[in-house]
Amino acid sequence: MKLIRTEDAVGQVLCHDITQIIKGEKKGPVFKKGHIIQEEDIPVLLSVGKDNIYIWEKEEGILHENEAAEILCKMCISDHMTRSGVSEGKIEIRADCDGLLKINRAALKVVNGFGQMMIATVHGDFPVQKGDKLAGTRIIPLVIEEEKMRQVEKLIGEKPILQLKPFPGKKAGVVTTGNEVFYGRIEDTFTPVIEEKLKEYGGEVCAHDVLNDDHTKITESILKMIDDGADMVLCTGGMSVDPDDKTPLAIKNTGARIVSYGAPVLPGAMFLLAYYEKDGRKVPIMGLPGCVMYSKRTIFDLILPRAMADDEVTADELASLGEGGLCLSCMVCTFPNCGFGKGV
Ligand SMILES: Nc1nc2c(c(=O)[nH]1)N[C@H]1C(S)=C(S)[C@@H](COP(=O)(O)OP(=O)(O)OC[C@H]3O[C@@H](n4cnc5c(N)ncnc54)[C@H](O)[C@@H]3O)O[C@H]1N2
Ligand code: MOO
Repeated sequence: MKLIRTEDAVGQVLCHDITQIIKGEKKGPVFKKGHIIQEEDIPVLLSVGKDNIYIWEKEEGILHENEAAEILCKMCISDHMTRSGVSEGKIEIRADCDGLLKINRAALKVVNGFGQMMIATVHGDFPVQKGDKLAGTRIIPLVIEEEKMRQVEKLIGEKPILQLKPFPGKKAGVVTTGNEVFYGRIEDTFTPVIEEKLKEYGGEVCAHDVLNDDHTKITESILKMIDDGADMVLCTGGMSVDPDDKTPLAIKNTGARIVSYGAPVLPGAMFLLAYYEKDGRKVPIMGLPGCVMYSKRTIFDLILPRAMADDEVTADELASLGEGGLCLSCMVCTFPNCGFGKGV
């Protein structure tokens, strides 16, 4: 790469895109990398403020920003994703299908902490839709030593920074508890909410029991649904502190491993997550507090997409939800494009 006066540049090869911004009209490359500069280009280049210009001189061991962007893109991309072409040293990656986005956060931090290069992504552990933008990547200087890129590649290892887990269409058993529903004193308005939320991720209800506050029956019902092939079991009612609230006990008595009863999320404090493990299956069982029926977005909206993509949730991850765990109940809900559930 060599710096020369623009007026002397006719016949030379541009080594990067030249961006033109005209307020309210356009922003984009007026000349592309690799363009051979013509006589008539000179006034245009001067009009975008380029009195001097870099022209391309390939040097051994030095990568142009476009070549370095290719390496960064390769570190990120995996199945079910499409990349853009490289423009002004940047490559964007989009989702090819609906799914749960996972981010290899340690690797992402290594790249971004290395210096002279960057990868920005949307938030991991959230659902994305086909066509959504997932990440953008570029180096900061115009050229970089190839050795640096290889060093970073080595540091992060083989696992790609982005992973998209498609939603295979799970079947959920629903156990509705509470004497008021069982004896027909009130209509069950909780199950339709669950059905709607499952549909967001291609899932459906495969079994539904309505039971009174008898914990042994609740335990039996959960176990039968799992035996019959439910991919997860969702229990409602009886999740808090009343004497008739037996659902946490009933879930515990299935023998499932309780990840947590309680979550640092509002709405959703009384949430319970457990995994029933048998014959190589790991079936999530959730106790959903009343707020899931009432509030637009709750802990359930943070955990359900993960269960729908077979992505196990740990106690540590639940405990980390506190920062960002407070839903502000905005007049116009923009979830997931807000701070709710973005704890780290
Ligand atoms: N003293 C305290 N009270 C409450 C606490 C607490 O910590 N201390 N926690 C509150 C929070 S947070 C929530 S959330 C709710 C949790 O309630 P539950 O999940 O135990 O729900 P229930 O008590 O069984 O019912 C609450 C409410 O919802 C109606 N309900 C329940 N299921 C259905 C259904 N399938 N269809 C229609 N309506 C349903 C039920 O009739 C009650 O009105 O507890 C707070 N209280
Ligand atoms: O568990 Mo309540 O779930 O916070 O509204």
